[in-house]
Amino acid sequence: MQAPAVPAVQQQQQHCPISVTSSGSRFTTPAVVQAFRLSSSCFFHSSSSSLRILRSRADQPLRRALSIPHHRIEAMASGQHAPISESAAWADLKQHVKTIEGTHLRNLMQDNNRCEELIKEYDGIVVDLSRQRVIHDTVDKLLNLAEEAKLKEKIDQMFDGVHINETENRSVLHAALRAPRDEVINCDGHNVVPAVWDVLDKIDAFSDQIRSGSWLGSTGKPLTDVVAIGIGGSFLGPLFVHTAMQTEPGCAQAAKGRRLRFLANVDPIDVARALLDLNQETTLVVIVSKTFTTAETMLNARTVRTWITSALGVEAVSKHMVAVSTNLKLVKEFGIDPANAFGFWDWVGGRYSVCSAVGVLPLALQYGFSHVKKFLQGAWSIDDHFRSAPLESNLPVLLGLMSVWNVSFLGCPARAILPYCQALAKLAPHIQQVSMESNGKGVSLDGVPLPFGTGEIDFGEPGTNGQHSFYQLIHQGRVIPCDFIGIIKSQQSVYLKGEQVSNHDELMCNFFAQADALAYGKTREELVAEKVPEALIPHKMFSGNRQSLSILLPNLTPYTVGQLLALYEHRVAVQGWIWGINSFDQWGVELGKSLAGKVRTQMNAARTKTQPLSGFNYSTTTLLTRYLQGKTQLLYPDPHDVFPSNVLPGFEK
Ligand SMILES: O=P(O)(O)OC[C@H]1O[C@H](O)[C@H](O)[C@@H](O)[C@@H]1O
Repeated sequence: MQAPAVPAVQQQQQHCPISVTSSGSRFTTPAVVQAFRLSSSCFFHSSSSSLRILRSRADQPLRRALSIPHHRIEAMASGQHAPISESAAWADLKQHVKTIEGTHLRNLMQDNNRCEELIKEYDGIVVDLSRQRVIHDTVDKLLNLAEEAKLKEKIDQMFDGVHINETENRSVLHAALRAPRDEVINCDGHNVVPAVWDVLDKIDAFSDQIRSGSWLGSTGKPLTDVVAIGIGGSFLGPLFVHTAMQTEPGCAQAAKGRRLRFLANVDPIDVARALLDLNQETTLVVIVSKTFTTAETMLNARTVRTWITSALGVEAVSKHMVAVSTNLKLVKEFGIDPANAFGFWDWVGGRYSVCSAVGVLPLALQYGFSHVKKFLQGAWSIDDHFRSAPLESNLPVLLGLMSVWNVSFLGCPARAILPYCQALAKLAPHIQQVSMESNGKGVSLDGVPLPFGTGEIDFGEPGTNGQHSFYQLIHQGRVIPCDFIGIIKSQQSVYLKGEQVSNHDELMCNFFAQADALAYGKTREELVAEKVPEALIPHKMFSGNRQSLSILLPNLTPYTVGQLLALYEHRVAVQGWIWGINSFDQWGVELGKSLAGKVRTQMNAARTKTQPLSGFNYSTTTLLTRYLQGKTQLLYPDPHDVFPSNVLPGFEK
């Protein structure tokens, strides 16, 4: 690692003749210099007398000369942190972009030492960063930025249970959900690990009862099907892991004869889809909601409760419905016996909750607890690495820094997540929430608008499907940094006699080819040598120099799925810490929810009392009116509950 760069303020100080610029000021130069020094760290202290000096009007010429804008002085006075973009490390990276713009991956890839340095490995996972647009210096400079952002301290604070989710005054301890029994992780002075294991033990016992048939439905039948009702973080993570485990031979064997469905959308079509072919007598419903107030989940929960009780009676709820929540009071009010509730804690963010009962319960019901335990162990392997490995060999840290480099310096706000594995089909949708809900913020931790954009636009599909869809844009259109994820040993093997390679090898040929196609591109000279007609040459050229990274996993088991999950979770946190934002709140989802509430009130009034709409703009009024006039809508109040099976074609009994 290089020596840390000289902070910008000190550089300025060296070039700035303080005694001259402060002439006319009645304040002493050392005090001003001290204030200036303070501004080289991220922290500004209102108690500093030098700040008082700088805030006074008398020193305006000095402020100008030292390039400290008035709003920064005011921010310093109110104890706010300077945005990272004002640091010397950031400026140094901005400057460094010019150097990188003079390079091409085609050439960088020829430097074997560089490539070797950029291929990292931990606990069976290989992360190849050699196709990032970086050289040795870039990594050093990014590590300087990490130091400037106090990244190591932030990681420690997270594991120490500090309330780093400041706007909600909460710790961020999803790592504790996968900690071994003997680990000590404190939150507000208490070790939370024993409580985590109490719930895990309860899930172990309960899932075993259901799977073994010692817990039966209200009519004495075994419960072979599970419908997990939840949305957002109470859905995407469990769906991702379920999809990844479904085809793993050991898990598939363990799940024989069982079905796990998810019901997320409040769309009645999703209700119909989730309940298709299910029989109330053999169905267990798991309501998953951290808050137990989410409108969509609660309406779906009431819908499915009615589906159960209309067939089996109200008493059946105790045998057929259980809940996962932090809000056990509301669970009870809903009519679920607290004994059948599985808790978790406010220090688990919704999008980070798959390792709590949110994911563990449905997955243990489907696959048995022993498989899910391995998933937790895999995640913990990365947690432990993340908290203890030096930053320069810390996989989530390096991944996060590469993303910051791409987003904030190379101007690439999107990222494609491209697993060459169908079992990882739900990775991108899950990471979309983890990343975009965490880092799509406009203000710093202090609430100050940021002078740069944060977050990434995440999307993705498994390869090779994506190749036949959106890769055109990635190769010749916009520059989208790609994450290629490959598996060495597939969950399934097919090899047909006479074929050149096995089916999985065929898939992986594409994994290896795509990364190089993006990096190298294709030149005019190559096309001329291939005798491509002149008119077609511009169309067939590939600029190359398009960055990607490759993650190679030894196999796709519950353990490596856990590793992959934690790798992305921590990577996202690293990005947020560098940008200086709160990656653990999500206020941006509130406005739409409350406006939907207003529409709901008027929708009801219009439907039941034919009251006219009021208070909406022209556009909304027009569309709402058109919607309300639609002939296909149900009229209500309806004398009885209506189920999808009665209204949707194809679901009639
Ligand atoms: O688990 P719940 O409390 O029902 O919340 C479900 C989801 O809803 C919210 O809108 C949040 O944006 C998500 O982070 C959360 O995962």
